[in-house]
Amino acid sequence: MPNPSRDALIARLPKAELHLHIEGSLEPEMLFALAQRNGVAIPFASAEAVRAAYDFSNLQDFLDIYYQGMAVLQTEQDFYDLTWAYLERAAADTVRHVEIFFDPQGHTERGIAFETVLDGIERALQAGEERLGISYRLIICFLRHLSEEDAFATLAQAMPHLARIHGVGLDSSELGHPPAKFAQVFARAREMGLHVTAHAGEEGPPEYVHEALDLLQVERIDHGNRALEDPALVARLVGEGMTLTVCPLSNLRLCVIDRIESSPVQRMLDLGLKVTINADDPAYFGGYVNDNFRAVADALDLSPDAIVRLAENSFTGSFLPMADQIAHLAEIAEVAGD
Ligand SMILES: Nc1ncnc2[nH]cnc12
Ligand SMILES: [Zn+2]
Repeated sequence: MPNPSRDALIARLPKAELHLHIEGSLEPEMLFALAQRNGVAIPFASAEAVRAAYDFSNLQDFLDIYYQGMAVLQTEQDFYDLTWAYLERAAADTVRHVEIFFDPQGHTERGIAFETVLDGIERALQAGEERLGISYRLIICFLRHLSEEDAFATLAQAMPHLARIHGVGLDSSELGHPPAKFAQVFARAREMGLHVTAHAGEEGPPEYVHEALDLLQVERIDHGNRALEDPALVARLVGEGMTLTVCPLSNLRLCVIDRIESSPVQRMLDLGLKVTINADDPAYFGGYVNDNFRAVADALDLSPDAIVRLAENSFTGSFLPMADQIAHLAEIAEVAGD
């Protein structure tokens, strides 16, 4: 049930967003505007018609449309505009820190230079730090439906820019593309000093979460829903203090859960898992981070303590240095105590 004082707490609490695909923040209006600006034909008559097409029955359904949508992103300015629009929206949700994913292969395979993408996103992130006070980390994701060789080629493209890229992730079609397929390239990324995270247990079985831990040696699990099917795995995740970046509205729209009341957030908290709330692809799934907080809070009747815990986890699960994490926790305590 909606609860105004809980909504006010969500609105005020400082938070970090750890699971956000910047290409997934491409709102239909901007998709239309960029299609016109760049002379790209799209098979929709209006932004409303685009929204109406966002009716997915699984992850692949969504990905097919998501990769099509990317075609309108062509210039450095396009990537800047996309990222800036997200940051303004995040600031309105009292987001203080973002760790965003981008999919280089979704662009380089269309003939867009890696640097065009990186320069535009990073210029907006720097402006966001200066003008909105939002700190950031940038994570390149390997598309798991492509080969490990392709991932190595992407890592090579990132190599001259290592001071600007903080981590690697793994996304796209999960079933049939287990983490094991990318063990070598993740080992290389770790040797290069990059942080590592991977989507696992969104549609894939608990075994994929085990593989992400054992073979990729990830620092976070993106989603992790299906880990709950394996009590020994849950115990391991709790023991290791592993952060799970859960995305409630994404789960709903991709039919990972049948209704929002089935979100695993409260169950995960009760089990002692370090769960965080994130938007994933907000333009496609109907909400930004505070919408995700409100949706689960209303459906599961989350307590104020649970909401504060979720905000705390977003900082302690981030790649920020400990001193910065502690400063953010102090700010949360101040806001929660008001
Ligand atoms: N939820 C998701 N799962 C896998 N790959 C993605 N790419 C963008 N969003 C994704
Ligand atoms: Zn994701």
